[in-house]
Amino acid sequence: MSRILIALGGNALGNSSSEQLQLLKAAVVPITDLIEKGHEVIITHGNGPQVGMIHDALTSHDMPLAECTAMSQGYIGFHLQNVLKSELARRSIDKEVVSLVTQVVVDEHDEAFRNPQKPIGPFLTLEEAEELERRNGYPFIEDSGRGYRRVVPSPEPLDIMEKESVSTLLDKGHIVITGGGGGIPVIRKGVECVGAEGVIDKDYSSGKLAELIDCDYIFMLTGVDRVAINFGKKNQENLSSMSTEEARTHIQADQFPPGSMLPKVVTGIRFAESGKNRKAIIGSLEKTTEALVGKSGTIIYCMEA
Ligand SMILES: Nc1ncnc2c1ncn2[C@@H]1O[C@H](COP(=O)(O)OP(=O)(O)O)[C@@H](O)[C@H]1O
Ligand SMILES: NC(=O)OP(=O)(O)O
Repeated sequence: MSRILIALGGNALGNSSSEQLQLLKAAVVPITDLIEKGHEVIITHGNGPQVGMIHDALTSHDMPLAECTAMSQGYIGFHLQNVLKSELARRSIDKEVVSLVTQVVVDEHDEAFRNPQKPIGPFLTLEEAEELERRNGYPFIEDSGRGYRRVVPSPEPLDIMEKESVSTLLDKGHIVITGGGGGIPVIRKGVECVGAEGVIDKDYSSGKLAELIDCDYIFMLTGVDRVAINFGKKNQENLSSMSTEEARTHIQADQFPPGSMLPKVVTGIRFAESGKNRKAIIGSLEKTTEALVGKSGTIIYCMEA
């Protein structure tokens, strides 16, 4: 039995509430397969499109981004918790599923606060993005060839405040949904923690959590079966595995765009090097069970670990 953290990418969530519910019904099937095999499962998820939607909808209420991430954790956590519990019941597996509002400590002096780079919200045309910038002052970037998106600060996750609660729930045999949307960024001010104006990358915080709660595997599930070099080109090569050294070489050769594959590969390197026998797998949701036995996905491992 392994302790596995599953980070769900945007393709598992869709673009509307009804689409999200439908997609998650399918997403929980391979996750339940892992639970049925006896693995301990922790689920994290993204929130880029959803946190942008919530923030836009609440513009006139001046709602801070930290509160918007908290709302996205509740909204996505509810759907995930609901459909996973039903899938477990269908298979007569008696387990509790719980979503945890999760705060992640960041540094108030993190450079990211002066340099917003995390894309959130929908993909826009250049004209739409320029209009949004004029109206609300939001900066935007071109996101990995997929369109223009608003960008917000994305500080590095330093600690997960609720890590002990996650471990306790796992030890009790419960399935935990946590660190949604990268977690709510908070800054320590003496004994208090206050919400920070940013959105943490869910792959980075998932990796941090996986380290802290001593996972064996982190699965980063996304829209492709494997990480590739020369992605989208005629000479594309899909990788079934890479050592952390090889992954660093590919990063130096600019093989992974910062807005999409780079955070996953960096997380894979950090996690694989953080302890003995820790492995990261990047692959598609549908092939999760094959990935666990090396038949799909890209496994990132550390030679020395
Ligand atoms: N070198 C690469 N190998 C595989 N996929 C890549 C690569 N570079 C970019 N991609 C794209 O990055 C996507 C994953 O990033 P993204 O969609 O932002 O993640 P998430 O699923 O977490 O939302 C893949 O589905 C693929 O389209
Ligand atoms: N918070 C976060 O990283 O969300 P996405 O994965 O949807 O970008």
